[in-house]
Amino acid sequence: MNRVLIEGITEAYTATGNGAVTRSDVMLRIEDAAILVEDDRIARIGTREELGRDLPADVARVDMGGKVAIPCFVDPHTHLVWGGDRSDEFNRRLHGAGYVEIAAAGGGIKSTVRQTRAADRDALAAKALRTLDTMLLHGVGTIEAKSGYGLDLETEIKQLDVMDQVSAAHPVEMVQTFMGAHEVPPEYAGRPGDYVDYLNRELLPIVAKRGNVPYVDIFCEKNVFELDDSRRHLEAAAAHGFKIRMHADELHPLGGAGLAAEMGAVSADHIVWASEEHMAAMAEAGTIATLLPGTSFFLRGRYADADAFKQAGCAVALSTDYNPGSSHTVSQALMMALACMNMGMTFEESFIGVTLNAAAAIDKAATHGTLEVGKKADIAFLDAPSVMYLVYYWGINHVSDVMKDGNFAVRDRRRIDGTSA
Ligand SMILES: N=CN[C@@H](CCC(=O)O)C(=O)O
Ligand SMILES: [Zn+2]
Repeated sequence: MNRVLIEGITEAYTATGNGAVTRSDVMLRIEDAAILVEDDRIARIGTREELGRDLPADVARVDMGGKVAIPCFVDPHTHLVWGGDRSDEFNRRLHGAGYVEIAAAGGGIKSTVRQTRAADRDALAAKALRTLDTMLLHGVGTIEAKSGYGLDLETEIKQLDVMDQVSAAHPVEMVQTFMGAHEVPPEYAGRPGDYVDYLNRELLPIVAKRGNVPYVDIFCEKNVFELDDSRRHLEAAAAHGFKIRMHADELHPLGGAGLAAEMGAVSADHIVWASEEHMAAMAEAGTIATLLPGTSFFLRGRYADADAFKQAGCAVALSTDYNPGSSHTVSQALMMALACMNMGMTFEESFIGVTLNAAAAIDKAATHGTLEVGKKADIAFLDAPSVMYLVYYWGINHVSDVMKDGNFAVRDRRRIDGTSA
């Protein structure tokens, strides 16, 4: 067994618990802390003095030299794999063009679909690996990643294959989602129902057979997949054993949040325009509200009403929505800052949103998202005077070291191969 005692931690800060929480009185702060790691798990956590007693003889020691320890961030909504970029389109938006207007003219998601179809597998993998490195350097240990820039059998499978490939080669842990229903492809222009038939008939059975894609997601939106088509696709997905997540009520109040509750979705995401009735239905169904403040920021749009979700009794998670068009960032610390300043969340609520509740939004709260005995040794270290600097000194990457599965994968802001403690 590999045993490492991590010392020199000015404070360890974490939520506590094994499932999504709707209140923020679950925080634990330990000053002058130490953490004993055994293989890939946290074996003990407490003050340096407490952990100094009765230590196993074979323990190695690592002195962090005065850092803050937090659980690695979990990012429960990313579009990891795509080709090209949309920096030109971004500049057009700065000159006044609208996101919906660009999409209607064949840009937006459709532009990334063209670039992803044209890209070869190795190029997509190399780009995704660079992104995973950037995520890790920003303290992210686990992500959800979606397909959805292929919209045909060949390219959707190519995206899932790339996820398999990079996941096997990189410490950031990944759960996969099939999102063939991210947009209506040009081949089915104006016929979303026919495309849903195609997905249900041809793609769902093939993706289900892969055995490592637990979720199906859909962009339930006006003029994309409206409620009836969404329900038909999600019911077919559920019949194949997939769990459900949704892009819902992002741009219009269509009622996607209500459908998410009806389907027992694990998570409904965006939900900027969700009604109070549907928030209550989500709370009743245990559907997590995954809010994406980076998308509101980048599209200069309305922010989701975090307080209303809280009043309704919904657990709230936060995510970057990393993608080339509507939120091109991997920083969960920045999502905390945006949520605190623009959505009225407290520091504690935002911290829970990017750790424990984010883990719950991908069914991993029992093992991820907190620094507690028995949980994964996924620890991010901040070179900062206190954990508050995550938001208080915003726009800065304070993460200097990252331990993933009990191995250091980042030391002094550099990626390392991960075997040394
Ligand atoms: N809303 C739909 N899908 C993405 C946007 C993807 C894109 O613009 O490429 C989202 O979650 O924001
Ligand atoms: Zn998204």
